[in-house]
Amino acid sequence: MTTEKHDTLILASSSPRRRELLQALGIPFTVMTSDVDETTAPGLSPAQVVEELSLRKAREVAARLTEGVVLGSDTIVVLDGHILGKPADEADAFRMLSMLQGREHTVYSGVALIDAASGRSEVAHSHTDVKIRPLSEAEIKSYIATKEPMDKAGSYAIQGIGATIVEGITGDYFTVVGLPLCLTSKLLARFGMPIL
Ligand SMILES: Cc1cn([C@H]2C[C@H](O)[C@@H](COP(=O)(O)OP(=O)(O)OP(=O)(O)O)O2)c(=O)[nH]c1=O
Repeated sequence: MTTEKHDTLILASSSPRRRELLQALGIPFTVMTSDVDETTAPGLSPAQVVEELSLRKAREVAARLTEGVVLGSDTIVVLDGHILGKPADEADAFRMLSMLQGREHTVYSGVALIDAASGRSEVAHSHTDVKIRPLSEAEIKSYIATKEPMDKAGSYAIQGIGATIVEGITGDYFTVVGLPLCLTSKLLARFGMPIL
């Protein structure tokens, strides 16, 4: 009888979206929440920001483990070079949606994997352009009243009611929702966990 050793995958995230997306790949994993400071040094590019924060989240969880592969991820919305994270409150959500309406912006998502035993890490990112249709003040307020925007980067959720304000995207849909699945599968394969 041969014994196979299976690596354990750990998702370092409190995001229910990331959990659902990773479940779609059909591989077993456990969830451990990371609690990191999400401020970054000024002057970093959006790609550098999501890669650094993805690594930070994965590292924080990996430091508590002796084995397993830890996955961290981060998503930001970028408009005119300005980074929009999750809204602080409803006024902040209103400010963000007023900026985004009628325009195209770019969503960046990073993915980092760390092997807790060896410390080996890899990080990458992807980005997708999203066009939001013009919105009246009343429509923005009505959307905020649904509460959906409150824990989402840029204050909208393309996978929810926010689908009704997205005119179109160029790039990977899953990058917008919060976990680029194609990119994630490529990284997992490099850590001995191929999906296909
Ligand atoms: C733009 C957009 C973002 N989002 C979400 C994905 C992320 O959960 C969130 C961005 O915040 P993040 O800081 O990337 O993630 P999080 O705080 O929710 O979870 P954790 O750090 O524990 O992994 O915005 C959507 O769900 N739909 C969208 O259309």
